Amino acid sequence: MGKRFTTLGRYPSTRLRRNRREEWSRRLVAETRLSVDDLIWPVFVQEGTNARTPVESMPGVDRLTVDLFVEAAKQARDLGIPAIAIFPETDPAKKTPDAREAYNPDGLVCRAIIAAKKHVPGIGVVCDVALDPFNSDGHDGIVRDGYVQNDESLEALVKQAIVQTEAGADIQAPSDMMDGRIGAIRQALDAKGYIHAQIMSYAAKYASAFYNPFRDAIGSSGALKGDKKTYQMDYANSDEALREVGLDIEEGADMVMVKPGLPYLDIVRRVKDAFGVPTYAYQVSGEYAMLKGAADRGWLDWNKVLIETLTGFKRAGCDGVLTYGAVDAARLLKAK
Ligand SMILES: NCC(=O)CCC(=O)O
Ligand SMILES: [Mg+2]
Repeated sequence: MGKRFTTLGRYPSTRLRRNRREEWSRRLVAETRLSVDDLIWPVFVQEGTNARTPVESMPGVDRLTVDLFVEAAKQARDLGIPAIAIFPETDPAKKTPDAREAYNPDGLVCRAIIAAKKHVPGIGVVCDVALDPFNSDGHDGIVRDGYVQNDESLEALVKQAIVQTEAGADIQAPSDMMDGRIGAIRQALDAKGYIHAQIMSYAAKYASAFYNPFRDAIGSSGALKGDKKTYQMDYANSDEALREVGLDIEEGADMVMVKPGLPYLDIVRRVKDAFGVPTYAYQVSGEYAMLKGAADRGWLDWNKVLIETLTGFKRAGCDGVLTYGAVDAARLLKAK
């Protein structure tokens, strides 16, 4: 961005194919490097022991009981993946309008955090802060009078961030898009002395049709009434993303995220250029499904499109990517 091309050169003295001719030369001029250090692996958890349930719309992805989640975390750590992100499937009987299961210190998420921290020290644990897995309305906030209430939702989100921090989670990642939640969570964490708790804000999260497989994975698609357009962003907007990100940084976010990923790389680039803070993108469930589903039919080469898309995120300005392909990518990068 902002580079001025004053010496473009001219054919035939200038031939851009010279630098591309040999593999060693292509390596020498490569601008972007993807590394295992750039990966965050989102993992789905479920109740029970020693069981995994395939997520039908995400071929190759399973929901795991906490004991198997610990094994997965070990595998991620051994591959050098810096962090995992936990997403729970909640028993429908525990879903209520006030989403109180979100801040149950004995709930599935807290048990997964405690187990990971005990058995897999050294891997970062990221936790979602949002009410949709726990809410009988399937919304990220509390619904009253047919509307997702902002300030009322903040109270529940703050409680959720606190119990997850107390269980040992390193990074709170609010994905709810309520106004003011980063400030409310930061204040509450500080007031309790959790000054080292990191916040990765889903700052520019768009109301997207690419989330459907995720809702199958956590079992919230049946519950969801309506859509999320009154709190998630309109995909027509880009300046608004900068306002969202700027506010979250001022309210105390340590890292910011753009979501979904591939159709929003222009937003990543603008955010990185405007703020220069640690910036992430989420290669979401629908993006995974679209690539993996095509690869499973033999229409795409999974390994190649995975590395190409992740490198594209980095080229656009990401410091890291949340991807369901993290383990595959880590293996491929290791083998290189
Ligand atoms: N709060 C986390 C998500 O909504 C994930 C979406 C996806 O992977 O589709
Ligand atoms: Mg916001």
